[in-house]
Amino acid sequence: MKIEIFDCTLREGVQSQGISMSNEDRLKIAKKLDELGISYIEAGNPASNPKETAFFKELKSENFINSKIVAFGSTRRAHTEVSEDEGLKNLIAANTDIVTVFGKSWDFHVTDILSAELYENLNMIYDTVCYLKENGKEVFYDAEHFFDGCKHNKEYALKTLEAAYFGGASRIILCDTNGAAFPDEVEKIVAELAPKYKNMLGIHCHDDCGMAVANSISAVRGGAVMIQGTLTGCGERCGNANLATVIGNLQTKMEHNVIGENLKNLTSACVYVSDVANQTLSPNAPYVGRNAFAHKGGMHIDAVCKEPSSFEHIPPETVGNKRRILVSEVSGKSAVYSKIQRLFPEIKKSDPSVAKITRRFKELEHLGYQFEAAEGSAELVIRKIIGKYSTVFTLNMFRILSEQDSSRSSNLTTALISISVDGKSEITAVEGNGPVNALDKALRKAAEVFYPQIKNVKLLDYKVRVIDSNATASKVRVLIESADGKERWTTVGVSDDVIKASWIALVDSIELKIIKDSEKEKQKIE
Ligand SMILES: CC(=O)SCCNC(=O)CCNC(=O)[C@H](O)C(C)(C)COP(=O)(O)OP(=O)(O)OC[C@H]1O[C@@H](n2cnc3c(N)ncnc32)[C@H](O)[C@@H]1OP(=O)(O)O
Ligand SMILES: CC(=O)C(=O)O
Repeated sequence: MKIEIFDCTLREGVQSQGISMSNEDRLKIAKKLDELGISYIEAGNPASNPKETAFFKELKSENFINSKIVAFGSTRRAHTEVSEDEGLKNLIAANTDIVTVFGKSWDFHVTDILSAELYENLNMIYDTVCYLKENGKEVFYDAEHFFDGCKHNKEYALKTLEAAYFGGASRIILCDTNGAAFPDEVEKIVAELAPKYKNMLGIHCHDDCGMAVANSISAVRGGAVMIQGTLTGCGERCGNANLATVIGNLQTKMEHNVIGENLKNLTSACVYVSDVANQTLSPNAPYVGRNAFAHKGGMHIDAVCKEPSSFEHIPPETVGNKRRILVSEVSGKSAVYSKIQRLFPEIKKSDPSVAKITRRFKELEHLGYQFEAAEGSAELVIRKIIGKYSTVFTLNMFRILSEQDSSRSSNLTTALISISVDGKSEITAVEGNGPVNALDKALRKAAEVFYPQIKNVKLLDYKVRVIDSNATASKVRVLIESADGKERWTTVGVSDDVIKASWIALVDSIELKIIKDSEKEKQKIE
């Protein structure tokens, strides 16, 4: 049977700290999950709040191609009639064909959290599943705290599953709610239950011990047919099983074809879902992170250039990711050469400039530069050594004037700058929002007089990092990301003065743009 992937981003994902989504964003994520080929989307808990109730109304007019929409809720409250239970009324009104209900498997939770008798909890599970079935729903049953329940009172935990089974649940999902189970334990219990609940078992794991993905995979080995989790791993506390990793593992290592050809869209789907959820996708995320196929050690790069499989478990394109070669102090000639070759294919590895550039990168990294994320500045270092660089302007002087009134209600900064090109000088004074902004604006305004194309360049991001902690005498590293509507590039500056470090990064940004534009112009003429 095909392994079913069940995504809980819109239900348990929003239980993560820092995630709250509008219904517009929820819909965007649901559509992306559908596009990716996810089997089930748990769209929310309609009993939780008016926003989630409204979302199910909005979903009625939406079409999904690959995914089925599921509403989530709990078993009826203790000592309440199913027909009177507010949660169940909301679940039915959500108007989905499938609902998931969770119930208690751990005896201590029944007595101490629900304050109910053990037999009453069994009735709550059975009554709820029967009632939802009578109301035309397919019911998935989430056995909350199942693995902890088994450790304390296995006989009772198994009875709770039977209550759901005899009530008519079509899937029984074993939940490691506290994230404390280990893979061997999960595989053993799932394998024990699989013959009885044939093609019915699912797994829902939390990552409190860093085992959520391993436990999910072990459950499949034991006979589970559904894996629940969230595409990017978000969820309560340490998160849920990361489905991107689960999917990557199932499809590239275990021959379970879960999303087929869509595997090549896995990385872009994760970036999209993280962006919409206003989260940063972990750079170290397996398969889909920015670093998943980034090579930094000189010897690794040498080997990857000779044969990618030497340090890559799969070709990055399989999951829509990219290989990155990072230039740094731990680079050797191969790393530097691979960077040079992409920019200037005419340079041979034996060219003396390759060793010279390698040495220069190491010297600069020793001074606090980092070129991994500053590929624009790295290109300029290469250009300067191979003779593909010429000064585009000369700085005569700059001055920053900062004024603050006694009430501190206004903070006015002005940058005054003078540059010359081919003997002609330009002086400008510009006000800005702080010294770096003023300097950036003043430099662009002055440079624009000679190079009008600078008008299109925008500063997208500015980051400062203190690189040694010698209090006020620390050095700082400034990273600037620029764009011109077509391309983006990042440059770096280092100094013990933040303005100077920013200046170095700003100048690199503008010089690179002008040098590359003028080369393109020359090529057009030729
Ligand atoms: C393991 C999981 O992730 S389960 C899902 C957890 N998700 C969430 O809690 C997010 C959505 N939750 C909510 O919006 C709210 O908690 C609501 C609307 C569902 C309930 O709110 P309230 O009625 O105010 O109850 P509150 O959240 O304070 O307490 C939970 C109640 O549910 C009961 N309960 C907990 N689990 C179950 C269950 N499986 N079956 C029946 N009742 C349950 C508790 O005993 C408690 O009832 P009590 O106050 O009578 O003791
Ligand atoms: C149901 C659920 O989310 C859990 O047990 O973790």
